[in-house]
Amino acid sequence: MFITFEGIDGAGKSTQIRRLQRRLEASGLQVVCTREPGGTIIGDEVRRLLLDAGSKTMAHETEVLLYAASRAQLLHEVIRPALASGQVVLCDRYVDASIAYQGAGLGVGIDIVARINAFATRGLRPNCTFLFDLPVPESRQRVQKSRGEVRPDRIEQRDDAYFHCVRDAFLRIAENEPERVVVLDATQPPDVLEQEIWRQITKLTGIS
Ligand SMILES: Nc1ncnc2c1ncn2[C@@H]1O[C@H](COP(=O)(O)OP(=O)(O)OP(=O)(O)O)[C@@H](O)[C@H]1O
Ligand SMILES: Cc1cn([C@H]2C[C@H](O)[C@@H](COP(=O)(O)O)O2)c(=O)[nH]c1=O
Repeated sequence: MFITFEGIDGAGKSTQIRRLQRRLEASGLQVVCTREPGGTIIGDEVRRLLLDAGSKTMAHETEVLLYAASRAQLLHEVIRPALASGQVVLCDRYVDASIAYQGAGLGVGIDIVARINAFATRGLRPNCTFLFDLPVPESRQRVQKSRGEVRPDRIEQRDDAYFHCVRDAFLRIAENEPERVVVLDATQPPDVLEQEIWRQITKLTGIS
């Protein structure tokens, strides 16, 4: 079982991943939680390059390829081995993020980003994706609150129009793949979201 969590920054993905991990483990399942970009030594190096506010001159093509490279390494070292040994994988962001942030947000193009990622992932797709849908102003407030004094990373520095475009792209993915993507209203309280996610997971897996 490979489950991914998507949405614009600060939408509440990590909070719910932690909660779902606890519930799944309490049901006797082995769970691996990971995130993108990162999750491996190589991926963490790539993450630093991608998010460093100083990497201002990064070409859009480079950005697409670096996210895909981190993803390929994560699949190789973490995700595929975990799935092969029967563990549940919970991943904070995956291919949909590249489609939304780079394909749509940067205007690189959905088809080319999808093709690059089909290569990077060898076509591995999640069984289920939770899309945390949050309006951009709420996202900004949450990110600012959780960052405190730390200055925004290279992606967070982009303007509101960019994040509106990313949010819309996520919603279009969900519209096109309703059998995979569950859209959650991320303005709801954490306990409500946890219940909804658990309801979906029990439906999908048959565990109770
Ligand atoms: N349902 C919620 N309602 C209000 N605040 C929330 C909710 N879920 C999480 N938060 C708060 O919003 C902030 C961001 O949450 P979290 O780190 O879980 O989001 P994220 O989607 O993983 O963020 P990022 O994309 O930046 O990694 C945190 O301060 C968290 O406490
Ligand atoms: C996987 C992926 C991520 N991004 C962006 C989304 C966020 O702004 C950062 C990751 O930071 P987080 O705190 O771990 O959420 O990277 C992206 O633009 N494209 C991607 O494929």
